[in-house]
Amino acid sequence: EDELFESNNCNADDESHGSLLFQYNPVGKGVVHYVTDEAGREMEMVTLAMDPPIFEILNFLTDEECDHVVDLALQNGLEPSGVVMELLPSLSSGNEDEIQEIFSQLDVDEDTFLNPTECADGLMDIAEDIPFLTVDIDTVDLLIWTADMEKSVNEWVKKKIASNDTSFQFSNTRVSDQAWLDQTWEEDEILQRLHERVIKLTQLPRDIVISSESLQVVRYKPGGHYHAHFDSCELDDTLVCSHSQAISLEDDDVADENDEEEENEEEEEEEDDDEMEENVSDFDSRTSRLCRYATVLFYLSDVEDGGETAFPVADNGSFSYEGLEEMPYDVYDLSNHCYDGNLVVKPKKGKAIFWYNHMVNETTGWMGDVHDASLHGGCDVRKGEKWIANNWINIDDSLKKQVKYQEHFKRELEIGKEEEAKRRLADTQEEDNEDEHSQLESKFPETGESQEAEEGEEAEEGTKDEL
Ligand SMILES: O=C(O)CCC(=O)C(=O)O
Ligand SMILES: [Fe+2]
Repeated sequence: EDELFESNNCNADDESHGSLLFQYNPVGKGVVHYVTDEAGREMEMVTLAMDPPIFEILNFLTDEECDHVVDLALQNGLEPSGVVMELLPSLSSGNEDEIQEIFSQLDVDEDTFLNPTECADGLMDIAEDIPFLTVDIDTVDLLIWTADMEKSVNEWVKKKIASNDTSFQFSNTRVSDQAWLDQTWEEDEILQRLHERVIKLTQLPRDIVISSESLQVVRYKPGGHYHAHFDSCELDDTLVCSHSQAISLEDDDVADENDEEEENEEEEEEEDDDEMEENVSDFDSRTSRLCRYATVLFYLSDVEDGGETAFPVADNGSFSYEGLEEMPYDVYDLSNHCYDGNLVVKPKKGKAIFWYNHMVNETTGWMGDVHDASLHGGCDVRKGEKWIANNWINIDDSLKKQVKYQEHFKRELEIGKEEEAKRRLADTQEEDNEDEHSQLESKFPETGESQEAEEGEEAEEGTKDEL
């Protein structure tokens, strides 16, 4: 940090004192901070907004790095992003009776399964009550959100989009495809290098950055967009952070075990194990929330026309989430109001923008409330393709849990590395043996590679479950 402030045109008072969590304190729009990257090169970080602090770094990535990340995403395969569902209060309450009632209303033919028509009709009914309605496959938000329903809605959404139905305004909050790239397990020099660069940029502890969720690569085609949203969730004691969920469950486990009568111990332990597995692998918005302190967004391509990132209420001092209704227009709707907001960032290959979704709590010096003005999204791509990557930085607002999670992550990493090393050794020995005993030399490297790819995928899935 000292080094950082020595070489820039801001003074060291920028930084909040007594804070355990670094956050740049911007001094003015257009003000430049100079930050050195992992190779000691100087990067120019321009302040785009004060509230929340938003910064832009041109040439954060080289063209080769951008292309490489896109290639990796294509190799891994992209999937429809799905969309974020703004819930009816009754659904988010998790009240089983109310949810059951809504489900029964939707399930017109009473076969306990929602077909596309039932979904469509049902969603349209619900949509009348809320400004936008969509569903995020990654952060599944509905209790009644079964795999069947998810599939039905996605088919329905796709059809609607394909038919250019203008009455269709609700379920297209997010229209894009995405892939997750694990920067920790993936033996990829460029991904690792980008991680190091993000550490230098954000000045956040290495352990926090590396134990955050995987890099999310997103592709938008013409018409693709992501209406305004928040990347993180409000602090809430009753919901655990999804990234550090494994630790919270471990905690519960320990507490439960201590409470148990000795005679029941074995039985109960078994139950706890089942419960834990179930919870860790299924992100459940009734019990967990996203805790994303900061977002570093990479633009991996130029866009011929459109595709800006909009922050409709950045630096709007008077904006508060509660006052949303009073806004003169629908700030969420970036298809129609991309340019009506306060900050619009044009995509440019290699550029990165970086902002804080949370403030630092002045008393604790740790993660504080969500910046209401961090509302943002991606405007319609009009021509060409838009590629971005989200490098989210996850922090638990309980410092204790975050520290515990990082320890857990490191242990897992060590185990993973050990297993990887063992497997590699075994592979090499196997290859050596084969080479000695076979004439078909050219075949074996191929076999080795495809095996590795498969196992890599498994490992990645395992990690994602935990996150
Ligand atoms: O596409 C953009 O410019 C913004 C994307 C975004 O906000 C997100 O993926 O969370
Ligand atoms: Fe976002």
